[in-house]
Amino acid sequence: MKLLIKAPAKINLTLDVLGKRSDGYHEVEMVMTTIDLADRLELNEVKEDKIAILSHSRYVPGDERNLAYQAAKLLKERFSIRQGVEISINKVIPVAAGLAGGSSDAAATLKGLNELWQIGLSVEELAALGSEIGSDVAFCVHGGTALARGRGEKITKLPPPPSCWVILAKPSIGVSTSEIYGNLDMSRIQHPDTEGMIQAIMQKDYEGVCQHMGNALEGVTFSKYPEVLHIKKQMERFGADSVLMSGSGPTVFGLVRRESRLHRIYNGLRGFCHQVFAVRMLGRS
Ligand SMILES: C[C@@](CO)(OP(=O)(O)O)[C@H](O)COP(=O)(O)OP(=O)(O)OC[C@H]1O[C@@H](n2ccc(N)nc2=O)[C@H](O)[C@@H]1O
Ligand SMILES: Nc1ncnc2c1ncn2[C@@H]1O[C@H](COP(=O)(O)OP(=O)(O)O)[C@@H](O)[C@H]1O
Repeated sequence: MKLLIKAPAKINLTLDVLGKRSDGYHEVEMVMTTIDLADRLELNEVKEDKIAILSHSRYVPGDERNLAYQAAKLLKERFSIRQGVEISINKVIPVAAGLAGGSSDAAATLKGLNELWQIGLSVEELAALGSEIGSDVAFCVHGGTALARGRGEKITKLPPPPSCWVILAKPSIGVSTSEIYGNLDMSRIQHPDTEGMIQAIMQKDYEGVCQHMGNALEGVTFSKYPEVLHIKKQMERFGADSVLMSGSGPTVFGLVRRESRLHRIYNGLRGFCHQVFAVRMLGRS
């Protein structure tokens, strides 16, 4: 049997860091939502007791470092599965970009193999397993829009944000999440208004969503990679309604409602930026 499954990227509408924990992680509060930019995974059952990763992208690890591999291994070990699986990853989401591409591949693998191997886990159980792989995997299992707390694994579902376009621009650099968290100075953080964002989403208030976007990691990434700040300024200048860096970066996204403006911003960014996408928010899981 084989199964095809989509693994969508996420953006952070807010990202707040509340403190450093004794386990080396940071306590965070983030409003995240999935967007229509997705990797495509094909899961093929094989008789041999093995996990194989296939991908045309040179940025995708083909071994146990791959988060999809780790997801399959976790299920195999936890539920004593003897069958194997071949996982083909058609990579569309830029890698190491702040868009949770690897985490989403892991989440899709958990969900797909849960079906293929008829394990019968609930979404909550899959999310709990996912959080053993990485902080963003639990959110990716749920998808849609949510508040993520703890180190990212405590999920409270939210309604979809008001509909709009999302333009994403990724410079040619990749960013290490642990390096960005590692360089964070807690005394200099600019905290976003998470509650204000949640209220704006609840009230379907597009201007409120735009006003309350904020990311406590922007300062660290901007000072290390000034080209990320440059892209943010350009996107603002081209007329996006609100612009923010996603996750630890370097991808910058802008929200836009008017389609005429969307084309202008897209074409303007294409002139100097490595990868540019215009997609819709998915909003719901
Ligand atoms: C910043 C965020 C925002 O959504 O995303 P990305 O930029 O990676 O997309 C996440 O917090 C990233 O989640 P994820 O990429 O899954 O992180 P993990 O693999 O669990 O952790 C990588 C490293 O980041 C640091 N880390 C991660 C999460 C957290 N709450 N505190 C941390 O300090 C730790 O140094 C950890 O070793
Ligand atoms: N399936 C995967 N797709 C992309 N990257 C992966 C995958 N599995 C492991 N990785 C590794 O995870 C790291 C972070 O990648 P990614 O999830 O794309 O970024 P981010 O955490 O910034 O959203 C990369 O260094 C990459 O080598």
